[in-house]
Amino acid sequence: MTELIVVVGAAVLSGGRLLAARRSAPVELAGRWELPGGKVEPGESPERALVRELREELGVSAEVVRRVPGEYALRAPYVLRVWTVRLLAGSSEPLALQDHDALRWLTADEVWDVDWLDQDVPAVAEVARVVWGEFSPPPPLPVPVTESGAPPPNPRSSNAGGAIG
Ligand SMILES: Nc1nc2c([nH]c(=O)n2[C@H]2C[C@H](O)[C@@H](COP(=O)(O)OP(=O)(O)OP(=O)(O)O)O2)c(=O)[nH]1
Repeated sequence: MTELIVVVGAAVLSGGRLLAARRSAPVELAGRWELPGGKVEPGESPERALVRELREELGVSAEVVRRVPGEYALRAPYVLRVWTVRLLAGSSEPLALQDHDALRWLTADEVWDVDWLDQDVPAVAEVARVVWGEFSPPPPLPVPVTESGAPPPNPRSSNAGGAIG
């Protein structure tokens, strides 16, 4: 049996808003939004991995607050575990330095305005529940159009405007 590899995801919170990051690579993930983070290295704790990844990817100094319940299956052998995180006093503002080409701070009302990676949707729903104290399900996916064969527009694709980095 293959060992699971933990990918740590950060629900970075500031002023009641959640930071979303748009991936720039690899090509199959580029343009979709995720929680910043990455793979835990051998011998590293998940919390240290989170702080390291946030420094590398966003240039921020951060501290882990608490684990968000759940473990979310990614492409095998990876699983995503999520923690809430806050920026330390004196930290730089996040910048899309590595792996991302845009960042957005999302309010509770805006959380489904970005096109999250499919596998992140349940994790983000849990973050929304934990952070904003409400169940905030994503909008339903459209029924596929069969007549013309044209793919329907994705209601979660609304990346225009408000992006930083
Ligand atoms: N960081 C992060 N990765 C995610 C999320 N959802 C998701 O499917 N992934 C995938 C993308 C990648 O295949 C894998 C994490 O890889 P990564 O490229 O972010 O990790 P890393 O920074 O350690 O990268 P590397 O050293 O292997 O280049 O998990 C998410 O919300 N955050």
